[in-house]
Amino acid sequence: MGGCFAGIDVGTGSVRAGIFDADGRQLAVAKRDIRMWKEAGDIVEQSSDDIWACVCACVREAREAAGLAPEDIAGIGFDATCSLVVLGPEGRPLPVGKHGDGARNIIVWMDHRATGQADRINALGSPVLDYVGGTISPEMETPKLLWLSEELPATFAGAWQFLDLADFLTWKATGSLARSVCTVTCKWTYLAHEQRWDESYFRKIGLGALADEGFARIGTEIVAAGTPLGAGLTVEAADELGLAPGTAVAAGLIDAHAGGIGTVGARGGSGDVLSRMAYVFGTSACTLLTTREPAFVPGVWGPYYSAMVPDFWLNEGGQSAAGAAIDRLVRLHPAAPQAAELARAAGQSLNVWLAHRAEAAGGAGAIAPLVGTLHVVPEFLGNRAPFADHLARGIVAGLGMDEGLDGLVSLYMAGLAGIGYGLRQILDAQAAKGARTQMVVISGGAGQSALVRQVLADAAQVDIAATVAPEPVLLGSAILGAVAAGRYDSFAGAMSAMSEIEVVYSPSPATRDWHERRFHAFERLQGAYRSLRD
Ligand SMILES: Nc1ncnc2c1ncn2[C@@H]1O[C@H](COP(=O)(O)OP(=O)(O)O)[C@@H](O)[C@H]1O
Ligand SMILES: O=C(CO)[C@H](O)[C@H](O)COP(=O)(O)O
Repeated sequence: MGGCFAGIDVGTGSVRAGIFDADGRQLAVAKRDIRMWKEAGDIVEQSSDDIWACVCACVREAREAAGLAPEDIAGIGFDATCSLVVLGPEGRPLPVGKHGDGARNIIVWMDHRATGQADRINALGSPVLDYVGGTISPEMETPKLLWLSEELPATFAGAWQFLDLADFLTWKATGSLARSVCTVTCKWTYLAHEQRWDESYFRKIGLGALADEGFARIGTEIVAAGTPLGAGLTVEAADELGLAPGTAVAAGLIDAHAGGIGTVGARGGSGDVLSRMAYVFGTSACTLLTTREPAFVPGVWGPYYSAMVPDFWLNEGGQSAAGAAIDRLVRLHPAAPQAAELARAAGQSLNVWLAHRAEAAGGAGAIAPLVGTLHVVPEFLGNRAPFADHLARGIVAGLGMDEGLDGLVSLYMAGLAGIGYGLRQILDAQAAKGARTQMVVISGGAGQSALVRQVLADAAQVDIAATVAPEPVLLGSAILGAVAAGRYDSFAGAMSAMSEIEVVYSPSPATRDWHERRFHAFERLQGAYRSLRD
């Protein structure tokens, strides 16, 4: 077997595959968009067959683009959004809605159909809630399973397996039903520090059936991320992926956590995994903070044992909509169609085009005149952390009559600043419980922009570092593959060999006071909406 590794990242909007050498150099990358069904009632669904087909196409394309033979790939890692895959007998997809469409067998993480179930679970209370920041989120899997059992009882009863998407992918690749400790601990209430499910929780909330079966449908073999699974790639999966049978396949990670593995242990820069926090800014935003001892931070998920860096604890926060919130925000503006046309002509996405236009107008240093009177609280899909408030909503204040492109850039910049203030609130909440961050290491699609990095550093008043790897989330998955293949004997070794800090964006003293005032205005707006609503 050769010396390269494949990382596969299944984000909300697309699948990406990257081929890396043992030093973490990205040799090739391929991307496919994922099908998504959205309906009223916060319904968001995907298809596991569609995602697997995208994975196969991307892996084949990336390996060929790298000019490698199948045998040159020694190990593969998968990461994916924490979406719920439902499989029936023989592993066939089962529909997750009354539509009965078998293609739609995934309840996507951002689907909030189980809000009522989450509220009821929270009202019942349970010691397991202490390990999800005190409040279960409708984005997690037990409220979604409860929804299925109540709204689609035949589907719930007839399902063969319920899997997090990353575990589905490793099952497809190897036939192993082992679950990654990352997925089940962060999203399914598995207590990794005690290596057990809490039966009483499942019985109390109305999912006693899963406990009666000994958790056979949600995971009985729970392994560390990076563990080589089964006998590696099956003949069938190898044929579909264009790789060699027996290639090592690692137990996977949630996509955000792969971003963490791709960044926090990078060589260079200051600090270590305990003083750096990963910030994955894609469709959503995820913060991942590693601690030696468990830190109980209300409203910040966790503490989770061994869910990202083995043998350490993890706190996870972020916002449900981040890149998606900026997308939503800018589409509200009358100049959005014109700007989208100009962006298309320039071969850029609208947000990338807006970032370039803002940079041309002075960038982060000119944020005060660029933003003008606008204030944005970009919580269109609730506040994931530190308020664990799924009823929070977006606020735009200070709107004038401006309908031109400059007004659109103002809105974009105000939205970015709002994302940064949300990050600051999470850092503050964690620090208040003793979990301090010296430096944030960024990844994700939106994290690739120099403007975004500087605005975040200024708004959150923290150093933002970026790694050499253009796609650290993909690299994180490839690191899993390298560990599974035995190229490195620990995550620590693999992270520092394959990832490196390239640049650090420090908060600018010039905009400090402006951001300070803006941050307090942000908090007042958030609070005002909460009190209006309540
Ligand atoms: N310069 C930018 N400014 C703001 N948002 C951006 C920028 N570049 C990309 N994004 C947003 O990031 C998200 C895509 O991030 P990515 O990590 O590729 O997605 P996924 O969640 O599918 O993994 C989209 O919502 C996109 O609009
Ligand atoms: O909940 C999450 C991690 O716990 C992620 O936000 C979710 O999986 C979506 O990720 P992305 O924004 O990268 O598509």
